[in-house]
Amino acid sequence: MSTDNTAAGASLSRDVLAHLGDVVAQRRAEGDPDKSYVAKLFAKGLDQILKKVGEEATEVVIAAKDGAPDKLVYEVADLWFHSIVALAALDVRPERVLAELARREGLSGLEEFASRQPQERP
Ligand SMILES: N=c1c2ncn([C@@H]3O[C@H](COP(=O)(O)OP(=O)(O)OP(=O)(O)O)[C@@H](O)[C@H]3O)c2ncn1[C@@H]1O[C@H](COP(=O)(O)O)[C@@H](O)[C@H]1O
Repeated sequence: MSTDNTAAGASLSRDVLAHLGDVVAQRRAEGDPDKSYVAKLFAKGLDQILKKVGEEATEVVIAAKDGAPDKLVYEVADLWFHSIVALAALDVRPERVLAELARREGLSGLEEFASRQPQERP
């Protein structure tokens, strides 16, 4: 991919995420649970939102184990979407996750793990 395409892709990702973040925040603030899936999820509460995140994560695993790329993309989209709803429940914008990934760019996961204090390691 050229530098231009990479930049355009990054900008598209930011736009899509930011727009979805706006829509989810709007539904949380004033959505009608009878007309909006997101408002309905918020009306059910945090435990139900987190249950959906867990279910979608399981579906991602199943799609990958089945070797089904199209299904995997679909399920990852469901997981990302429900994760964005979980972030919103704690007043966190999805752009913060992008910023965290950007911060990690070029930082080897192995080096980062080695630099953590033992008590910070999972
Ligand atoms: N990206 C999504 C999105 N991805 C998945 N889903 C919904 O998430 C649900 C996935 O749950 P399941 O597959 O488990 O289906 P289900 O059995 O109906 O769900 P449950 O009854 O078990 O909760 C489905 O109802 C999907 O339609 C989404 N719903 C909404 N969005 C975005 O959120 C925006 C606002 O949506 P509304 O609040 O519905 O207007 C939309 O414009 C989209 O941009």
